[in-house]
Amino acid sequence: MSIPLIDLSKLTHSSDVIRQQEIRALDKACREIGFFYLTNTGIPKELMTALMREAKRFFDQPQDAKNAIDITNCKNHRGYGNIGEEQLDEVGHADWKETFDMALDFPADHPLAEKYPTMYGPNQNPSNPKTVEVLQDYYVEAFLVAQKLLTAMAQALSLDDHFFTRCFTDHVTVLRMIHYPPRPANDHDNGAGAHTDYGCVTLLLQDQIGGLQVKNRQGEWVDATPIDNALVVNIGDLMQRWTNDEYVSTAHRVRASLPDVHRYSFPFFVEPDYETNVVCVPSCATASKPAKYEPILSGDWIQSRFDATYAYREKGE
Ligand SMILES: O=C(O)CCC(=O)C(=O)O
Ligand SMILES: [Fe+2]
Repeated sequence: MSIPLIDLSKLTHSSDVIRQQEIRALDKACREIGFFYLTNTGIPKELMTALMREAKRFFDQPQDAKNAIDITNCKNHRGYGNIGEEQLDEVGHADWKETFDMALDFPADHPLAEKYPTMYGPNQNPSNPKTVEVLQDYYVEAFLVAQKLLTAMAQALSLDDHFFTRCFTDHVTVLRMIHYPPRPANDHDNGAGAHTDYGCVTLLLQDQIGGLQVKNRQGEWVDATPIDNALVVNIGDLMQRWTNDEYVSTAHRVRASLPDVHRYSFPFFVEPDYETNVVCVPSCATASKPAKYEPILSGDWIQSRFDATYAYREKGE
């Protein structure tokens, strides 16, 4: 298996021939692999560089400064996650990584925050205003990419253009910064344990270190080698369910960094409004392959997956 390249500028091209051809390539990648590189995203290079710089600055702070916005301080899963707080691999070890999560900011007394306090609410921001500004700018740019991609996926699935994007009014899309520190010698090398992502699609910006691996159909781990300026995109479980398993959510993992090597990556987890009713998309059910899954609210699905991953939530804190 090799991970294909999809060109976002072609997915939105004014020439029907070029656009249709790229949409077919996208469709094939989503059905057969669930992973692809996305090139020509339109995200300014300087913004990617700035995000890398701010991530280093954030994670380099003293532990106390990071703990001040610890993810366990709030119900809605925002802020800093220390090493050991997340275990993606359900049978292995906790991940060697520290994280920071942000999403759309809703005041605590917003009706959605009151109804779904584990999903909506305020962010816990880093203290440096420049870091916050860069995170917000990147969030806006990455969301534009997500909207174009979801439109192309709707076209690939013979749906109306807005089929997916209309579900993103009060969406719970998360921008995460991850720092994989060098792992201790003689310890396990789970940077991020094997897992599938929960949501619709994930757009990943990674530095040049490498370590991300994707499981192919033969069960072998294939390196998703970094490509400069390209994002790595993968289908999540919600999109697999929505498409009646036509689009596949593929397992992946990150090998922990070697001594002295720090890796930084930035997944953007594209997740619709909590109350999106996820019902099999019409073009994915046929007489011989009827809808396999019951309708479910997007937020209920994502919540159930979170609960399995974060120990502190299972304890009901
Ligand atoms: O850091 C990476 O390259 C991937 C991280 C990942 O798969 C995740 O956070 O879901
Ligand atoms: Fe992932």
